[in-house]
Amino acid sequence: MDGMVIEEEDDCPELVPIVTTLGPGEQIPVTIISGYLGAGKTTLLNYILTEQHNKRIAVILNEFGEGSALEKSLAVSQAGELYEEWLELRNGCLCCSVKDNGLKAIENLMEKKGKFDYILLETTGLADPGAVASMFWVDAELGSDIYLDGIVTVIDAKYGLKQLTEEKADGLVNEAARQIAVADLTIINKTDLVNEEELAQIREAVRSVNGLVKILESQKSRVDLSEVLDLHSFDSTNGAHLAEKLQLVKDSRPHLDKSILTVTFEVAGDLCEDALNIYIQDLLWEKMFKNKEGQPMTVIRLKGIVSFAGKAHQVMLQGVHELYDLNETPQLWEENLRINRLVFIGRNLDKDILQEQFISKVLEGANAN
Ligand SMILES: Nc1nc2c(ncn2[C@@H]2O[C@H](COP(=O)(O)OP(=O)(O)OP(=O)(O)O)[C@@H](O)[C@H]2O)c(=O)[nH]1
Ligand SMILES: [Zn+2]
Repeated sequence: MDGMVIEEEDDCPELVPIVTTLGPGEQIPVTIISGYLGAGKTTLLNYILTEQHNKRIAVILNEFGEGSALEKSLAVSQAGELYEEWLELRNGCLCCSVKDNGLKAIENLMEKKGKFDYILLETTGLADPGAVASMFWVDAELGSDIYLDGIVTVIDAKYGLKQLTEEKADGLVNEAARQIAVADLTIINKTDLVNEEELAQIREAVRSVNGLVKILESQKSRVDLSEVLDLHSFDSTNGAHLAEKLQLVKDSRPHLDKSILTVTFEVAGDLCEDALNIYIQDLLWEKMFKNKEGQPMTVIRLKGIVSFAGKAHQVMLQGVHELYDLNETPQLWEENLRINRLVFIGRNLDKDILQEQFISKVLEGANAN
């Protein structure tokens, strides 16, 4: 790779056999790999790249936050070689800059080097993966070549609990908790460094933050790749799967003080679509919902299956930060069994208030009297 300046981590991703090729019009999944400093993200990337998987994988090593240069390169490893595209960063903030030209860079690269089957994006340890996720999500709607498959968060079994409970001086949610809150999958890594009791503690802490997330455990980030790739976490064709999953979610016990929690409820009946939009916007955008202490509720992740009057199909609700989406799924409601299920992950959430508002404002016929 003479002549190429590439920012690389100590261990470069390795060769991946080229086996499959994409047909035209097929979208390429992006998995975001997040996790606190040193948790094992790069180890996971390298593991994925060297495992046998018949995929042509591009890796974006994202060190955008660092340095002051206005231009940064996007390092992409593909088939054992590293390529780079130059990005013009206006303010050094990944989510703002990449939104405009990161996807463009990926698309340019694919034009030049041929399509990839899969993209892995490693965020820096302090990044908010939700912000990165939202940029792929928005662009998917604009007919991008790329779609967000899932957010995977690697957790350090030994230091994860400490990182999770660290309070930030400004009262903001700490990054480690945020990374778990938005995740579709978490991997508790470095289990060799803890005993069974410590492992149970971190498992419980993760579960208390995110009641929906799948939890794997690993050493050296070695996990079954079929549990990590192709999750289709945001895919409405996966509605049946989500509906099943939501039924199993429980409210989390307030485990970590002032931390992020999961709350869930179900309400039978049909909803008014406009009223649901207002409810969600009041919650996510206007921050109008307050808990009993008067603190505004902050939702980091939102999922649900809802029933709209007159629609035979189930509708999937997805939210990450301030973005949300309602999409019809192929799944049909059973007669008289229309049950709306919602899961909220965030801070200062009060289940009773959320549910009361939902019943009084969103349920069909609620406003009639
Ligand atoms: N004991 C132990 N060490 C591990 C394990 N997995 C990874 N490591 C080590 O932990 C260190 C950090 O791993 P990385 O994969 O670089 O972590 P990272 O999340 O990419 O780190 P940053 O990019 O710096 O935030 C490395 O020295 C790894 O070899 C494990 O399961 N057990
Ligand atoms: Zn790394």
